[in-house]
Amino acid sequence: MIRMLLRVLGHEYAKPMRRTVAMMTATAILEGLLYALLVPVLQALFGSTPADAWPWLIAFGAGVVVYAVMRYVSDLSGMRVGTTMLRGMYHRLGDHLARLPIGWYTEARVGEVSMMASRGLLAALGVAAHLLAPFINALVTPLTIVVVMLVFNWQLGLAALIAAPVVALIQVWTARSMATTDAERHERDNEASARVIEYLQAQPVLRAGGRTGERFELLDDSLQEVERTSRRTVLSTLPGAVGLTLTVQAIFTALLVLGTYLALGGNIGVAEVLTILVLAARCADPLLSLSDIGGKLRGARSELDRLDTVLRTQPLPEPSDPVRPEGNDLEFDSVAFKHGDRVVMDGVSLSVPSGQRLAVVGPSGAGKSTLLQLVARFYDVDAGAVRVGGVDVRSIDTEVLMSQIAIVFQNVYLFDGTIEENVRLGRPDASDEEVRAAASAARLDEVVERLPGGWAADVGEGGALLSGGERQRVSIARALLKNAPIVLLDEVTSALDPVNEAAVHEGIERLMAGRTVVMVAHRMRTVQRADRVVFLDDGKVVEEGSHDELLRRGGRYADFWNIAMTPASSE
Ligand SMILES: Nc1ncnc2c1ncn2[C@@H]1O[C@H](COP(=O)(O)OP(=O)(O)OP(=O)(O)O)[C@@H](O)[C@H]1O
Repeated sequence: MIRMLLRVLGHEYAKPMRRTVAMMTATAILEGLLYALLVPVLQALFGSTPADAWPWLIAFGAGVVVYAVMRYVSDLSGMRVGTTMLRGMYHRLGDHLARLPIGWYTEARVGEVSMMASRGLLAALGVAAHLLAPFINALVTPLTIVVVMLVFNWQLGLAALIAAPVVALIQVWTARSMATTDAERHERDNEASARVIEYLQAQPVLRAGGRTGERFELLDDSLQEVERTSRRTVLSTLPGAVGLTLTVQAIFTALLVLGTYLALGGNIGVAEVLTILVLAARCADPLLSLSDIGGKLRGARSELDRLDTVLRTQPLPEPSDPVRPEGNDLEFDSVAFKHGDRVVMDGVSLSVPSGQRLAVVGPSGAGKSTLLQLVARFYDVDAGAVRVGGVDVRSIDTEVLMSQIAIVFQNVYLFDGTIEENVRLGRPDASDEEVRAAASAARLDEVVERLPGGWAADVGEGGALLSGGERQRVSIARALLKNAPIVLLDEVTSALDPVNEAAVHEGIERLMAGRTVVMVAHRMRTVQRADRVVFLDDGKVVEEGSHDELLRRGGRYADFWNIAMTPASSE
């Protein structure tokens, strides 16, 4: 467990962690030894000179004071290590997440990681701060007492020692049976959270379709499944807890019987038997608490396991000897790429000379968005190469590559802040004038005028106070401000009202001027403005040429527009 903690957190915590564990162990041994002082005290009290107990009682008192100080110091150290580790873990996770490829951030991943990070981090803190001391106590104090028993009377000590392997076996067995049910419970938890979010987010759709009841049943089923698996998890720990109680009781009874037998045989005095029983009783409490602490530790371990999986996800390798791109032309050279088993790019070769515009057209799922993502190195290709300025994107420093590219995607995320702050994300060191100029060029000033508070108005979490088209304009303004030589556009004008569409088009025209552009387009007006068009289907370039050429050819591209331009679907 500690090894796992250190792997997840980094080995710089090994030293303080070892120190804390050593301190906690010393405290637990002292606790055991203090109980051992009962032996001479009881012997003196039951002997011919009870006053002999005084020096032992004074030693006991002094021992208690030392113990109190050690306990305080070791608990404090546990808390300190816990909080330092928590801070360290936030940094480690943050640094790692910042290096993971953008393609890794699917919606499901983001939800899972945010849940795991908050829970996993607290679990790690909890281990050091709250669980470590009781765990060490529950193991070391009884062992110290058993050692004292062995010294005192080897037969009784040996009888008590038999408990150790049995307790260890029970712990291992409970851990195994809990691991399976715990994994299942975690999966059910995730599923239920997803269903709750789906149910809440899809309210407008569900109500419009009158399907609220049906989806609620699904949610209800999922919550019941969580309840069932939680019950199974609790039940899986029950045999361990009962087994532990029975073992402790059995050992206690065995000691009682053995002690009585030895006393009757005259091998040992009544005072000694009584002392042994008192010591054995003192072992029982910490041993019994093992099942509870063990359960909590195992829970923390599963959280850490999940965190470990994220931390072990490899970022895309950075070039050891980065090359700067020469120019802004783009090239796909026999590119193949898979999402899992699904082939998404299959031998794609194409090129976009510097300052030219390429439109990518094709049916849904053809791989158009993936093509853009490969230019920005959201993922690495499986075969072939994507080149920017004649250099493989894998040989370009990520920051340099990103500085060359401005991206405008369909889904725009705005942070809770002013429009100005959101536009500034395009180039944080831009002057106020530059930010305003980019905003005006993207026709954002119209939006600002409408907002109460103008430029200082907040756009709400995720840009909730703006319409889809208005958010697009912010995203175009960001790209304009960034002023990168390569622009990637993904269907930015679909589903916009005429006013927004005109504004967005105007912004896009300004953005594209003089730059190398790859745009995924579903509208003929946009495609007509491109220098070249590729028609993509099932990850392959099916046709390539200018818009007019391809229309004349009468192939897939021409068919595509014939269908798209029928009255029901025309623009
Ligand atoms: N993160 C992902 N994980 C697994 N498969 C994915 C992922 N992203 C895309 N795909 C799959 O890759 C294929 C190509 O997707 P892509 O988004 O590039 O298509 P597209 O042509 O842009 O489609 P659309 O026009 O509908 O947006 C699809 O079959 C899609 O299901």
